[in-house]
Amino acid sequence: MSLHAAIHAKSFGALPVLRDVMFQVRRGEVLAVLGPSGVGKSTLLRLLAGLDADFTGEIRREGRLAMVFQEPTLMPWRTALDNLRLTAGVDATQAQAALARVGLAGKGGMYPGQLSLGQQRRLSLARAYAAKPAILLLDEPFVSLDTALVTDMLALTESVIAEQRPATVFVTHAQAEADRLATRQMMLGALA
Ligand SMILES: Nc1ncnc2c1ncn2[C@@H]1O[C@H](COP(=O)(O)OP(=O)(O)OP(=O)(O)O)[C@@H](O)[C@H]1O
Repeated sequence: MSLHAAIHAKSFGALPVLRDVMFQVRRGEVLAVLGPSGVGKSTLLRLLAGLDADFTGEIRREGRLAMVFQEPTLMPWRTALDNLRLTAGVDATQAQAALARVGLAGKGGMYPGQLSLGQQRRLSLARAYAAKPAILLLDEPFVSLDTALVTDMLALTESVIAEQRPATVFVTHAQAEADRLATRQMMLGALA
């Protein structure tokens, strides 16, 4: 078992966001989380990642965790290569290979501010995949990529999951992406 969540309640002040959300994700499984905007999908991922401990319930994680946020969270003062090397714990050769895999060969010396948003997103994906996590959390990682790139990044994600077999939780608005990647799907609904 890599990820076990039993969230009884999560609120922001008077606003209840999550209630009785329970699941387990084993290595090699992909749980897609769908639901309308504002329903609590990103909040759920932040709880799973341990970034927010203010809830009732229990989350158990086993092994190294990597998360790809909706907005790329890169170190702006470090090159693309260093962003990869430092956070994924890989050497320069492995970092170059990881960049090439997301179509960023030759961009290793550039700073995040010199990359397009789509390139920053691909760098974030490369960083998570190079870390070979036991738990992979993806928060709408393909938003704002063009259709051809979404197809490429979905294929890459599929092969990374097949190779590394992380326990994956994948938040998306796109049913087609969920159908392609997920072994199970969960729809979050608004609380009454
Ligand atoms: N730090 C915060 N403080 C107060 N309220 C918050 C905070 N973070 C999120 N919320 C509220 O919690 C609810 C769920 O937000 P969340 O970002 O998890 O939704 P989401 O399902 O990921 O939405 P989207 O699909 O648009 O990204 C929203 O009503 C949001 O306003």
